[in-house]
Order: sequence, then structure tokens, then C-alpha cells
Amino acid sequence: MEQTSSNVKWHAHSVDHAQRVQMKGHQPAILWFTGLSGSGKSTIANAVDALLHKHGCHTYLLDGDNVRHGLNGDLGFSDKDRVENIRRIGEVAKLFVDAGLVVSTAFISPFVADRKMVREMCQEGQFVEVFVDTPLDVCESRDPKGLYKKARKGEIRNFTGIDSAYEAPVQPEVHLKTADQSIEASAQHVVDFLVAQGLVTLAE
Ligand SMILES: Nc1ncnc2c1ncn2[C@@H]1O[C@H](COP(=O)(O)OS(=O)(=O)O)[C@@H](OP(=O)(O)O)[C@H]1O
Ligand SMILES: Nc1ncnc2c1ncn2[C@@H]1O[C@H](COP(=O)(O)OP(=O)(O)O)[C@@H](O)[C@H]1O
Repeated sequence: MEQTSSNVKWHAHSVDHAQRVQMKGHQPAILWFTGLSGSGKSTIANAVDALLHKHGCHTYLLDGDNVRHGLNGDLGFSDKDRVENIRRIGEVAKLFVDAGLVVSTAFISPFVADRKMVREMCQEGQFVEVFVDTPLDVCESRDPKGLYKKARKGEIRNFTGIDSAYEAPVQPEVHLKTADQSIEASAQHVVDFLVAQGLVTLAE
């Protein structure tokens, strides 16, 4: 993004990132859930958030539909708006990481380049891409909001998987196949990855 604001300076703060992280007792991270509408991003991210919270992690959940009511209420679903949507979410998630939290984000985030851009904003190991891999026909049969039905009838245009692209992750840190895996198993899979990476330790 081109920087248009001028005469702005970066302030050094008295309390730094390392001090904030030390207080939490776990490492900060972005758990970036990506997948088609209805794939299970929100459901699984919510289950992961609850598990981590239960074990004493300071977490936050940024969810697609909710953020589009506020921060990104001015954006639609053209490719250009989706790019800006993900850029803003990336910046917000980065602030949560700076504050020391484990932040889960549940956005379709259809483009490889945008997910890479967010990864590059993070320190090594802090960006965990979670591919919620659910075939289109399964998402469509779930259709939790009735949006696929509308998209098939032409009532919604640029719908991901129908007439708008979804670029699957090439090497996600976590790959969930929800057609064969329960919500609980998927959430545990994500938490197990975080533990294995030493990002969190689970308090009883
Ligand atoms: N055209 C179109 N395409 C895809 N999705 C649509 C569309 N119109 C509305 N919705 C609803 O918006 C949710 C997706 O928003 P996101 O911010 O995650 O999208 S994106 O990352 O910018 O592509 C998505 O939510 P999820 O179902 O949770 O993915 C839909 O409920
Ligand atoms: N194994 C599964 N994993 C995740 N979600 C599942 C699974 N089986 C059924 N579902 C259902 O699929 C729907 C997924 O919706 P949601 O989480 O809103 O997806 P997204 O956020 O990707 O649009 C939910 O109603 C959820 O209960």
C-alpha cells in the first residue's frame, strides 16, 4: 500500500513487545484460518479459541462477518475490496500479536498473495496458516446461511467458489479436512500444532 500520510513519526514506547509477551506466559501468534464459505472456519476457530482460553492463553477472534459490520463495512466482494479487507485484517491481527495475544482470524482470504503479505508482516513462526479444506459440494450442502442457494440463482454475484476464485494454500502449517474430521478433532489438531511448535503450553 502506498503511504499517503506525511509528517508522521513512529513513537518508541516504554513497554515493549518482549515485556508484554513475558506477562502472558505463551508466545503470540496469528492463526489464519482460510477456506470457502461454509468450510468451517468460524466454527473451528471458535472451538480453538475456547480451548486456548480454557488453558490460560490470552486470545482474540476476528471473524469475517463481524468485521465486515464495522471496520470493513465499506468493502464489498470485488477482488480489489477483498485485497483491502485482508490487508486491514492483517494490520489489526499484527497489533494483537504485538500486544502478545494468540489471535485467530476467520476470513475466506481467497488469494495466495494476500495471505503471503500478512505472513511477511509477522516474525518467523508467528503466522500459522490453517487451511480449512472442505470440498465445494460439501460447503454447498451445508449452506449455513443459504448463500450458495442465492449465488446459484444469480442473486449474489462474485461468490467464492461459484463465480469468484479461491486459491488454495500450497504449504499451510495446518491442513484440516472437515469432510472426514469432526469439529473437535480439527480444533485439537490446531492446538496440538501450537504445542508442538512451543508456542503454547497447556495449563491443566
Ligand atoms: N460474494 C461473496 N463471496 C463470499 N462470501 C460472501 C459473499 N457475499 C457475502 N458473503 C459473506 O461474507 C463472508 C466472507 O467475508 P470475508 O471477509 O471472509 O471474505 S474475503 O476474505 O474478503 O474474501 C462469508 O462468510 P463465511 O461464510 O463465514 O465465509 C459470507 O457469509
Ligand atoms: N466437521 C466439521 N467441521 C466444521 N464445521 C462443520 C463440520 N461438520 C459440519 N459443520 C458445520 O458446517 C458449518 C460451517 O459454517 P461456518 O463455521 O460458519 O463456516 P465458515 O466460517 O467457513 O463460513 C457449521 O454449521 C458447522 O456446524
